Amino acid sequence: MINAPESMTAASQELMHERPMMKLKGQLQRLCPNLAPDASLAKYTRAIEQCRLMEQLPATTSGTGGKCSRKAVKVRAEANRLYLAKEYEKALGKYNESICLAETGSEHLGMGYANRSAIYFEQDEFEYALANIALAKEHNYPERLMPKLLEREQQCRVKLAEGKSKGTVPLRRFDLNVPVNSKIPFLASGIKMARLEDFGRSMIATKRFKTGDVILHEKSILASIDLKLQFQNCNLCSAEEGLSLIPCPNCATVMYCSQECLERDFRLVHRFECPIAEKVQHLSYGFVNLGSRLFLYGLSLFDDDLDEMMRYCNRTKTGGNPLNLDYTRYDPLEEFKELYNLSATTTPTNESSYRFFATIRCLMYLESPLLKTIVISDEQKAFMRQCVLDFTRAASYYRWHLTSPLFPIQSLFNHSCDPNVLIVILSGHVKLVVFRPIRPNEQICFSYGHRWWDTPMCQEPFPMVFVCKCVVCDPSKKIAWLASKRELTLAAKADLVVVGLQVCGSDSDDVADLALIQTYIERNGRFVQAMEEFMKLLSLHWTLLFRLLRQEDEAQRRAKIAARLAGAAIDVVD
Ligand SMILES: C[S@@+](CC[C@H](N)C(=O)[O-])C[C@H]1O[C@@H](n2cnc3c(N)ncnc32)[C@H](O)[C@@H]1O
Repeated sequence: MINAPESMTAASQELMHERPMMKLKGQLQRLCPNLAPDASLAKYTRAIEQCRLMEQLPATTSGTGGKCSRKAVKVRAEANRLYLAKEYEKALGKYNESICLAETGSEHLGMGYANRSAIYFEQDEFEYALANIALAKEHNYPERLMPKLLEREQQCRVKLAEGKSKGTVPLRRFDLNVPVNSKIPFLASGIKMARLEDFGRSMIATKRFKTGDVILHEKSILASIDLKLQFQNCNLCSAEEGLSLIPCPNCATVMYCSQECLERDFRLVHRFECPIAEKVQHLSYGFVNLGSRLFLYGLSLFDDDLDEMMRYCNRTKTGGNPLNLDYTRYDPLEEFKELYNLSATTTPTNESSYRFFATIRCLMYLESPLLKTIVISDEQKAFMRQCVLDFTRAASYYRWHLTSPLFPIQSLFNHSCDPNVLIVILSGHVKLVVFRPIRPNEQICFSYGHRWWDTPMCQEPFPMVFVCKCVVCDPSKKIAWLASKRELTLAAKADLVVVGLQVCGSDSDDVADLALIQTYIERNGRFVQAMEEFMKLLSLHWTLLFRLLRQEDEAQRRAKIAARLAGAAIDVVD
């Protein structure tokens, strides 16, 4: 899948079935066969307690949060083996795990960073190598090994001086390049929200957009990092930062792309999770984590005043319209209220899972010493369960992506198999780039998985959690969709051949090719019949856009590190 490497493929969904969470659910079904799928949350709670499922969760290793330098050394040895076998990606994952396990203040933290710098050196990522060397020095890297580290540092500087950096300048920048919404400066103006029967909240263009317009650049506010990704993605913003993750200083289960994300997550959510980190980790399950994390996030924004939160939440939901927010005066509580106001719909077949997930995660969180002092009465517990259930349903809306990053504005865009924008999520940010011309009153959609021009054409259904009502999938719309298409003119067909030859030529470069393709699609993009050359061009457009957006992100990240290193010569990457 080109557009979203982390998106939920059928294979990754299958993997989820092996999670402890699903095993516990299976156990409950066997032990309580009469528990109705839509039984109340109070009944689910009693059933889970009677079956003593909570006793199967790992014990909390009080005080250490699972940190253990002995284990860190063992995992680092595994990583070293992988490093010697040149299996760098796997080695990185293991070094990260070892960094997370190392006791704060021990030399093993520094050694983990130093070893990580060796990987970057091998991969010609000299800026990252230097950043990790700085981290190693900052975190008790032993003096006895220092000469080796200093030698690597020197080699990195030489390589950079010789111009061997992989690049700190994007080949092409994808900044917002259209007039922006006066209250939401990271969204293009000329986009409104409407509620459509088939899709719920939808984003509609009120003016023309042209191919290549960048219409959204938003930062995520929260994510749901599954067990398998804890040493690859930032626990707060979801950034895939295997290159520079730093660990929570108190537990061995989560990592962050920056000190800022670490502190923000601790203030808003992780302070509740950290003391019971092993249990939280055990019950980690894809998008589901987001449901309960959103409850904790909201509670923090209400300054831990649960009664105040209940007063706000115990009213009829408005449906939620984040486009009413004024981001020029950003207020996370107001943003949270709009998120809360969404009444997410889910298929009845999923209801028993959502109820189970919400209940068991509430029981787990109520073992958190801090939460125990806030959620006390039965009424408060019932509110928490309902709130977590509502948010778990809402979280299913973001489930098309493996880390379910939450972008309040981006989450209003629906899926289409004939998308008119491309979505790219990198470094905890999302960008939407217009893929083909958009006319006023047209819905703006990206693809959650596949596109009509993928080969074989839409054969393998994407594991959607909803019945797709897009123009390609809904039979009642498909006829009109096909009828609206015309054949390419003879001139357009001739141009297509010329474009094809140019972009496949040996002297082609990505930026020039993209410009050529975008000009062609801007002119002919509304002709979408299944003509092989045309479909290939659409695929190529998708691939090129994605590749250039990734290159932009990587270059900017390197540039940021280089700037930091030049300024302070220490500190972490953000
Ligand atoms: C990220 S949300 C998009 C905004 C959503 N419509 C809302 O009201 O908040 C994803 C959810 O929107 C709905 N949706 C998105 N694309 C759809 C499509 N092609 N057909 C039917 N429902 C769709 C599904 O309920 C899906 O779980």
